[in-house]
Formats: sequence, C-alpha cells, structure tokens
Amino acid sequence: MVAFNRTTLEEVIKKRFFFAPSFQIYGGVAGLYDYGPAGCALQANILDLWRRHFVLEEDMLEMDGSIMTPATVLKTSGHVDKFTDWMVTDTINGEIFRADHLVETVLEKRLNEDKQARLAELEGTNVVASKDKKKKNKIKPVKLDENMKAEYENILAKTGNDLSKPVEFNLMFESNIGPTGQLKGYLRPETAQGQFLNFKRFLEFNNDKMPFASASIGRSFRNEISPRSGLLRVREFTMAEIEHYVDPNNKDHPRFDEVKDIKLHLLPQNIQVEGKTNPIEISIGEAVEKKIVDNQTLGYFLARIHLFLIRLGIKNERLRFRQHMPNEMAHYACDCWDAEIQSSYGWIECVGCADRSAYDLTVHSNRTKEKLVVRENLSEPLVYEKTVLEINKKVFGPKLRQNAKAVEDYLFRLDEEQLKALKKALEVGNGKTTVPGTDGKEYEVFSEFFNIERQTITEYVREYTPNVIEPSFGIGRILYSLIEHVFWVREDDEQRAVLSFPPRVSPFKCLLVPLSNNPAFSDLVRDLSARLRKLSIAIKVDDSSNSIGRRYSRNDELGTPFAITIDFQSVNDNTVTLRERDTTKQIREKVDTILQVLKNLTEEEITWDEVMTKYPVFVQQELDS
Ligand SMILES: Nc1ncnc2c1ncn2[C@@H]1O[C@H](COP(=O)(O)OP(=O)(O)OP(=O)(O)O)[C@@H](O)[C@H]1O
Repeated sequence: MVAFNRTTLEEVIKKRFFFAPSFQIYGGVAGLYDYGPAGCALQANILDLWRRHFVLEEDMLEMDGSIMTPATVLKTSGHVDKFTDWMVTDTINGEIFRADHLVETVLEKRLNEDKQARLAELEGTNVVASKDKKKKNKIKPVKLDENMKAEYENILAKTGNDLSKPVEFNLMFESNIGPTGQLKGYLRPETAQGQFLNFKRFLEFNNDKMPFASASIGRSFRNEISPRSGLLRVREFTMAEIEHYVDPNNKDHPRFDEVKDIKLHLLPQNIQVEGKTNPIEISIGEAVEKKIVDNQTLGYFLARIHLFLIRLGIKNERLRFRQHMPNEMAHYACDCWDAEIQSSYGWIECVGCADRSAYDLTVHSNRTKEKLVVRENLSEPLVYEKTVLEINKKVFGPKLRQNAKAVEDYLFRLDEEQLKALKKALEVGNGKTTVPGTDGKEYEVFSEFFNIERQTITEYVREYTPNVIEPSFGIGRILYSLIEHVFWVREDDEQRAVLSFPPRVSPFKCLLVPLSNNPAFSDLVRDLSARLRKLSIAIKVDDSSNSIGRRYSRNDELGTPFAITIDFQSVNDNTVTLRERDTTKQIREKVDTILQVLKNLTEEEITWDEVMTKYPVFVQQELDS
C-alpha cells in the first residue's frame, strides 16, 4: 500500500478540477473556492443522497430561504452579539491567527499525552472557548481568570514573535439592504434562522402534526479569521441543515427501534475529561438507555448521520461522534455531539448535532410577539389550581387612563410567584402599592383595580414551544474528507492514483472509450452514448488519441467506477467490455447485457463481486496496458 501523500492528492484535485481557488488569476482570496465539473457532480450526488436519506425518508419539509438577512433577526438569535471568534495579530509580521487555534497548535507541540484533557479543560474558560461555541449564541465570553491568563500568555510567548491582545471579531459579513443604507443586513451564517421563522407555516403545512422536521440546503457565509486547510475552513460554503421539532415532554422517536442496534464510535464527555481520545464502540440503543446520549431523538439522528456518512464512502474507523464538554455547550442546549471525520488535517467536525431546546423559537417569539407554539388537543382535560389575575375594567381603565396599557402589560407578564408577592404587597399596604409599567415609570395601584386569586383551571388544549434537535452538515468538509478516504495509489511503476467513490456518489458513472479514434467506432460510440444517457447514467466519452491505459487512469483519478470499451470485435458482434475501476477486471458481453449490468451496478443493486461470479472475466492484456 502506497503511503498517503497529501501533495499527490492535491495534484489530482487540481488536475481533475474538483475544486480550485476562486479568482486565482487575480491572486485569489483565502477561503473562497470554485468547484469544477467533477466537484459539482460530486457535490450534487452528495446532496441528492442527503435529500433521499433525510428529506424523503423522513418526510421532512424542505425550504429554500433568503441568504440576505435583516440585522434584527440575527440580533434576536444572538449572532450580532455572540457570533465571534477571538483573534490575535503577530505584531512583527502582521499575520492574523484565530486565538483558540493558535493556542491549540502551541499546546499540541507542548503536550503529548494529556493534550485532549488539557484542551477539554481549557474549552470555554477563556478565549479558547471561541472554538465552537461562538455561533448561534453559543459563546458566552468569559473573562480570563488570573491563572488562565498566565497560562495563555505563557503559551503565546512560545510562538516566538510578540502577539497583540486578543480581540473579538464578528464572523458575519455585513451589508445594507436597499439604496438608503438604513436597513442593515448580513449574509446568513447558517440556514437555521430562516427555518425557525417559518415554523408556523411548516406546522400548518404538516396539518398541526408533531413531531416533524424542516430542512434546508444552501450557502452560508462566515468571515473566518484565517481560512486554512482547503475546503475545511472557508468563507462561503454549502450547508444542509435539519430542524426537528419535538415535544419537550417526550423526546422518544417513533423510528428509534429501526436504528437502536447500530454501533457508533462515541467520545463522551467523561472519556475526554480522562484525557483519552479512543472512542467507545456502543449501540445507540445502549447509549441512550445509559443516558450517554440524552434522548432517543438525538440518538436517532446520530445513527442516521452515521448511516449517511458510511453510505457516502466515509470509513467507519475514521468516523467518531464527540460530545461537547459542558462548558462548550450553549447554556440552553441539553446535549450536543459533533460527527468528526479524520483526515490528514486531524479529526474535523463535519456535522454538528445539537438539542437546542426551545431557545430559538422562544427568542423569535418574544421579539416579534408571534406565537411559535404547538396547540395540542387533550384527550383528557387538564385540571389544576393556579393563581391568576383578573383586571376590573370598570375601575382600572378610568383610573389609570393613558397609562393603563403600560401597567396592564406589566401585570400580565407576572408569573405565579410574582402575583402572590403583589397580593401580599397590597395586603401590607392596606390595599395600595406601586408597580412599574412597561414604560419604566412607577404607578400606584389599588386592590379594587384587579383580583388575584387561586382558581381551578380546566384546559382542553395544551400549548407548548417545541424543542429543536438540529443536525447541521457542512457539505464541503464532508466532500473533502470523502475524497481523502477514497483516495489511494496503485502499487505499479507509474503509481497511478484512484478515487474509489461508491458508484452512487462518483461524479461520472461510466467512461466510454473507443479503442482508437478509428471512424469505424463512431456509430457505436454515438449509439451507446445515447442509450446510456437515456438510462440516466452520467458518462464521459474519451475518444482522444491517448493510450487506453492512459485514458483509464485519467478516469480512475476522477473516480469513474466503470468503463465500456469499444473495439473491432464490438463492431462485428455487438459485444463490449465493461471494466471496473478498483480491480481493473473486465467482462465481455453483448451490449444489452452490459447496459443492464451497468444500470444495476450504478444504482448499487448489485456489486462488482456479484457480477464477477456471474460472468467470465475477460482477459485481454493489451487493452489495459
Ligand atoms: N468555515 C467553515 N468552512 C467550512 N465548513 C464549515 C465552516 N464552519 C462551519 N462549517 C460546517 O458547518 C457545520 C455546522 O456549523 P457549526 O456552526 O456547528 O460549526 P462550528 O462549530 O462553528 O465549526 P468550527 O468550530 O470548526 O468553526 C460544521 O459541522 C461544519 O461542517
């Protein structure tokens, strides 16, 4: 086995135009990439599989939302204030670093054994916290305590040059909507907010039935401080996100039984605290039962994410689910796991999967006064005692006049304990006390203005804000990791590179090669191309003058799993050969048979091994030389 070499892979990616830096002849801009024909087809196939695996399989409600987002939406979600990373500048050469990445890099050098434990310890306690919690209001910037500060400065000192003090940097691209410049907007940093804002429509569309999920695929933008590692950290990328809405009182999943036996590699908090990096292998059923994973719905999605990634061609032994440490998690989140894929850049988060509780719907509802709730008809009415306030309209309005609204709004926001306290205050004050209005002024109120008493409430409808489980996929990170996982080099003299994509995912399914550019083959090439297109098999015709072997290896680098070769015998007896990329083995059969076999292979209904047991191997060395 030839050892992995990233430079060789990068050459293939460039040569076969999977992706390349955007605007390169102008010098390029870090973190911006263009996808070429192979990259586009690969991404389209990944997204197609994603749609089938999640949207269609789970009856999810897909939407395509606006990218440009008014500032007020992202202010409410917390992004305007908290979607930040910390950055430091090298005062000598001006290089800018993300503070947490720098610390991590330096730590990596210094700590060998207990690195993970130290990182876990550092997470969330200072600037290092910005690693993961910034977005979606996840970061709570915490002041460095003296010990951490000393540690931090000590670490930075090791980098050689002087560094500036860390400053917070918001990752959103700002813009103005319309010509006046008065309506501030941002390019969205995720698709999620658009989904939350359409919750009411989704629920209606779903005939008010719960649970259900919405889904969205689209571009997101993050002005990363120092984009690096190719597609893994870019400034514009495709996300595929799911928001699954669930009853907070019952997070069981109706289809959990279907996945409960699937074994995952989990790296829960306790293992990380111990400083270990080896995940445990455990069935998701057991993980939920033992409360390693908080609830069935979250567990269900971890298993479905696993199945999806494996289906794409990600290697199981290089896939793990890492639980966020408590201080990494947002204050409102119950549990959060990242699907991390190992590549030559290390273990990289490619899918985040968080239980975001009722946070998002609540904040948008509070801000807009739009009720983002579920109303459930109860089969048995709910009867309970409650302290309630009833306004005495005959007195309240006439006495408070134009201030009545501000006082009423304040009173109706009081919870039970506060109502009890108000009642007590009126008793102590002999029927008189003061309350603040929502306008901030103080008002005198009297006991005849309202009644506060215990009442028996009978409810026929339960109203609740659903919790949200959010699997969030970075398609570029998955695409690159997949390319690394399926990349290998043949151990022959020429060290030819191969990308072993599964047929469903590969950019092109079949290469069509005439033995040479002899005109005798033209009719057959034209006829076969038309028939393959009709079968929806993405083909590439290569009738260049290169040797057959050269043409095969060019397509091995594109990951094309099969090749049909037309030779002189084909013209005479209507047989062609079908070659498989990884084994380079071939069969020779009539065109009709080959097309049927190929169709079954590309739809992954049969495997090449099965084909080999059914049809004799065709040996014609010179073809493959
Ligand atoms: N700059 C980026 N470039 C490419 N993909 C990204 C980038 N930021 C996030 N993603 C992808 O979007 C997914 C969901 O975004 P999320 O906000 O959870 O990421 P994140 O925690 O901010 O990532 P990181 O900590 O690596 O910056 C990630 O799992 C990742 O696959």
